[in-house]
Amino acid sequence: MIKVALPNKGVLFQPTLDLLASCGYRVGKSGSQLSAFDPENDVEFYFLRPGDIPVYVSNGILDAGITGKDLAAERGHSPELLLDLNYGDSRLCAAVPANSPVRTLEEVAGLRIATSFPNIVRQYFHGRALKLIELEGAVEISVALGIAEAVVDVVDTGTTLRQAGLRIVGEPLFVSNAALYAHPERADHPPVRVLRSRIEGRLVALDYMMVEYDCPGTILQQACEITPGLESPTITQLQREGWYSVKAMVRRKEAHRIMDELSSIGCRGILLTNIESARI
Ligand SMILES: Nc1ncnc2c1ncn2[C@@H]1O[C@H](COP(=O)(O)OP(=O)(O)OP(=O)(O)O)[C@@H](O)[C@H]1O
Ligand SMILES: O=P(O)(O)OC[C@H]1O[C@H](OP(=O)(O)OP(=O)(O)O)[C@H](O)[C@@H]1O
Ligand SMILES: [Mg+2]
Repeated sequence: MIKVALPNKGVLFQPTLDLLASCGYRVGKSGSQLSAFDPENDVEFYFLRPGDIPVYVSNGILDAGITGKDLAAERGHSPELLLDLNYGDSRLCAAVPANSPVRTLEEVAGLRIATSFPNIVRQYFHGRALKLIELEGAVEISVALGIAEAVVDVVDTGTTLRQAGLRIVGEPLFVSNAALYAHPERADHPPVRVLRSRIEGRLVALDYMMVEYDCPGTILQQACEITPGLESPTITQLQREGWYSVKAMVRRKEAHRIMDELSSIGCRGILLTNIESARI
């Protein structure tokens, strides 16, 4: 059995449950439930604060976990990063009042800065002497309340900062996304490898689609150059003399252009389907 930590709430909670369910894990959380056992996969899931997950995994209390990369960096615990996930994207940015004359991060470093990520801020400014006000959350209101002159906070759409009358200054101090982590000594443990490959298979599947179509032998070579697949397209002979059926994986973002091209050269019955998971 392996023990896996999952975010117990917030923006990472539901996408993480959805991802695991799409990988065949049976995991759900009701109320203040702190753990759930998946007998079919022999995994015990623990629902923890996103910021605490790196602590449990890097200490080996839990074998693996999913949380934000900024939270792992902030806590200074370095569990092994196994996989970047396709959600939880955010940037840790500095911001000042919209009417402030401050235009650079160098200038921000001289201000009183409110943040929930003091370690990342200190690392970014290479240990320079800073006036940091460490807050748990709702950091954006700290300037209006007068405890700080600038903030460094998580930005997704930028709505919170704008609503607080703040303007981003300079480049992000950290760029984050959700990630799968494991204790270094457990990363190659078979059930952890299965967890990683199932998630990887799902992420690959989301990047690709399956295209199937019929075409006459006279344009088969031309059509297969449009849909070369990963290894090679699957070609089967149709009952109709001189016609073939072709099946190949195509990148999701190129799928509709490929369909247009196949149609324009004379292919017929062109079908596009999603892929649940893939091992390539
Ligand atoms: N719009 C967003 N708001 C908050 N966090 C986000 C957002 N988008 C992505 N994230 C990422 O999600 C993680 C934080 O999740 P969340 O804010 O839900 O946890 P938390 O801050 O510990 O909980 P809470 O906000 O309830 O105190 C971080 O890795 C952060 O970078
Ligand atoms: O750029 P936006 O799309 O507005 O999202 C970013 C905001 O969301 C997060 O707040 P959260 O809900 O996590 O509350 P918290 O600040 O208390 O953590 C983050 O701390 C920002 O305040
Ligand atoms: Mg938060």
